Order: sequence, then structure tokens, then C-alpha cells
Amino acid sequence: MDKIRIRGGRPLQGRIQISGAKNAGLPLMAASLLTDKTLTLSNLPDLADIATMEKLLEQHGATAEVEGENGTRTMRLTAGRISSTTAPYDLVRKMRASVLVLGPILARCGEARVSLPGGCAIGNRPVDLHVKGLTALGAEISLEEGYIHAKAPKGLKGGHFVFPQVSVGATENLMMAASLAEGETVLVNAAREPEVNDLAHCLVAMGAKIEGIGTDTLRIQGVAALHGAEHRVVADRIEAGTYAIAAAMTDGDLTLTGVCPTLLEALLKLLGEAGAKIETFEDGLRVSRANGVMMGVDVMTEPYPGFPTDLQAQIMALMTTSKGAAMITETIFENRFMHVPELCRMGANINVHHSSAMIRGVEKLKGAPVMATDLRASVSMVLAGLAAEGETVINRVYHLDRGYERLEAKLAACGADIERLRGE
Ligand SMILES: CC(=O)N[C@H]1[C@@H](OP(=O)(O)OP(=O)(O)OC[C@H]2O[C@@H](n3ccc(=O)[nH]c3=O)[C@H](O)[C@@H]2O)O[C@H](CO)[C@@H](O)[C@@H]1O
Ligand SMILES: C=C(OP(=O)(O)O)C(=O)O
Repeated sequence: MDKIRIRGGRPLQGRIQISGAKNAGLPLMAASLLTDKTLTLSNLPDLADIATMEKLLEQHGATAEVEGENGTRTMRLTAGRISSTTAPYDLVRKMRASVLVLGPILARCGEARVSLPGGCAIGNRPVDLHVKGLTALGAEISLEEGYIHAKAPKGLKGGHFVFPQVSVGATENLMMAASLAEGETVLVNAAREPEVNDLAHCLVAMGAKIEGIGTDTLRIQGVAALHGAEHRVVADRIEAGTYAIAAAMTDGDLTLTGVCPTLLEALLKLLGEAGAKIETFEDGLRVSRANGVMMGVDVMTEPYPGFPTDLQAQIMALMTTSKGAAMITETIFENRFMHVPELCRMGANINVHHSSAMIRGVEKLKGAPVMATDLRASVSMVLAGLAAEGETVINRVYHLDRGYERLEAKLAACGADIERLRGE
């Protein structure tokens, strides 16, 4: 298995082009199952999760043609006929976002059989809201042998569904299914994440009728069929946020291009309070320290437009060497502090009480061999390693390959001493 070795202590300086968002690309790819015409997605990142979704779609009978690389990557997806309505355990277990094929296949074929994703390192992550929402659209759903069996032999019917809790994936699944249901669907307390909005805009380009995009109430008038479209995947705000934190943490100066800074408002406000200097442009931002010191600030994760849980591990890495104390509270996932023991192995001072972590800033972190069990925890090790004295070796790099396109190349181009050690 590959590892990443970092020799820390170098300020990052330069320019990084932000890739398309994994968390937008995955639902957008699933949306290709809603039509027999071609959906062309540009700015699709080259990531392990995108490859897994491609495999899953091919398994359902879609064809995928890929062109270009590094920011100019385009995928043409055509699901002329859905040859299999089953999403098997082996693929769903690899990537939870596979459950996003449930709504499209059910809406188009009148039945779908999708393996239950099961829990993962960051929490239990049930799919009950996907199931309840589709039931509100007239689906009959049973759970058998680890699979969700969904049926709507006469087609889905528009319905009214109030999410008891904001769910990105369930909003996406329901929005896709409702696009082909008969009549009007109203989704209340829907997720407003930029990736949800990106999917909504693509569905509209495919002929869907959706009102309220960007708000927590979505009104969808079902149509008989959707057509093909061309769509550019929104920039990855989590990748951009990770590099913005890297600039502040290493006392560097990074310009991030290809991302609209309004997607990062919650993070940028917080970084500013912590002592970062931030300049924003229409299509990018520049981050450095205002006067050399970063201060501890309190953070609570929330659904968009609040502070994203997908940046919680990274902001915690920053707080480990910021002056003073910081309290970080995780409200979205019950077990998203796996980076804590690893950061402590590098010299961080962190105490966890239930869903909150108290971080007391230390002067310096020290490099160490580390390992993490999820994507954002792993990248928080990279940030810690970049700022630490000495050498850090990060194991289980496959987590990083799920979500960070050309991570080492992007960081090395800005002065990081980072290399991938290929495993046997
Ligand atoms: C591929 C993708 O886009 N992944 C993102 C998506 O995950 P995902 O869509 O899985 O996350 P959700 O927004 O659905 O989860 C939010 C909360 O709702 C709970 N829940 C969710 C569904 C459900 O049926 N029942 C239920 O209880 C979850 O366990 C969690 O506690 O949004 C998360 C929250 O911003 C991000 O961290 C993930 O990176
Ligand atoms: C939790 C994440 O992804 P997923 O929902 O695919 O596990 C993430 O992107 O941080």
C-alpha cells in the first residue's frame, strides 16, 4: 500500500488550481441514469470515488467515455438502457454515495435493488430518510438480505416530504426521483449545500422543473422524460478550504483559483477571526497570515451555510498550533474525531468530551508515522505533517485518493517536501 512522506516546516507559496467537487460529481454521474440520452460532465475530478461510480453505472448498463485530464476531464455518460436495476454490495460497500443510484433507477425503471451501505468510520450513517422520502413518493420499500428493494410499478407520484434532519444525499436522491414522478413534489428542510444546487441546475438543464434551488424548500414538477445536457461540475469547496487552511497553518501564501469564494464563507469568516489575511476575487482567493500569528477560535459544524463537517478535521489541525484554546463541536456525525489520537501522537494537546474537542495550542507539532481511517482525517495528517518539525509518514493513502486530485503534485508545486512511497 502507498504511503506519503512529508518533511515539514516549509511555508507553502504559490498557486493551486481547484478541481471539480467529488461530492457534486458523484450525484451528477448518478443523474445520468435518469435519461437514455447523453449527459456530458466537464471539470470532473480524477478520483478513486469517481472511478467507483463509473464502474457502478457501467454495471447498470451505462457507457462512459472519458477525455482529457487534470481539470479538463470530461465524461460522457449514456444509459441508453438500464440492464440491471441492482447495485451490488461489493460496489456500495466501497463507496456510500452509491446509494444515489436508488432514486434515478427507481424513477426510470419502476424498481431498484440497492445494497444497504452500512456504517462507516465517521458514524452509523443510516439511509432511513432516503427510504422514507421515496415512500412519500409512492414507492413500496422493503429491506431484505441487506438490500433496499424499492418498487413503483405504476411510477412514482409527487408527494410532500419534510426532512426531520437535513440530509445532502437524501435531498439529492429525492430530487432526482421527483424529477420523473407524476405531479408536484415539495421537499421541506432540504439540504442547500452547493453540491445539491449544482445537481439541481444540471437536472434543470436536462429538462427537470425545479423551483427554490438554493433554498430549503424545493418544488419539483415531474416530467415524463429528461434529455441529455452538458454541465460543468462546481469547484470543490472542501479541497479549496483544505488548501486555505494549509496556507494559514504553514505561514505561507497561497492563491487558489477556479473556485468562487462565496462557497467558502463560513470557513473564510472563521479563518479571518483566527488571524488569516484573505483576499477574494470572482474566481479565487489568496490566503496568508495577517500578522504572523494564528489564534484559537471555536467552531461548530452545521449544514450549509454553516461550517462544513468535511473541514472539521482540517480546522482542528490548524488549531493544534494556534495560540490559545479552541473548542470544536461536531454536530453532523457522531464519530468524526478519529484524527484526534493521531494529531496527539504528533504532539497536539486535545481532549474530547462527547461531541466537542478542546484544543490547546502547542508551539510546534513533531513529525511521526500516522494513519487515519477516513478521507478528511487523513488530509488533516497531511496538514499537520506540512507544519510539523521533521518527517511524517501517512499510511492508508487510499483514503486521500478518494477525494484529493493530485494532492502531492499540487502541494509540491507550492514548495512542500512531499512524496508518495509506492507500496509493493
Ligand atoms: C458524497 C457526499 O456528498 N458526501 C457528503 C454528504 O454525505 P451524506 O449525504 O451521506 O450525509 P447526510 O447529509 O445525508 O448526513 C447528515 C446526517 O444525517 C444523518 N442521516 C442521513 C441520511 C439518512 O437517511 N438518515 C440519517 O440519519 C447522517 O447519519 C448524518 O448524521 O454530506 C455530508 C454532510 O455534509 C458530508 O460530510 C459528505 O461528505
Ligand atoms: C464523508 C465524505 O464522503 P462520503 O460521504 O463519500 O463518505 C467526505 O467527502 O468527507
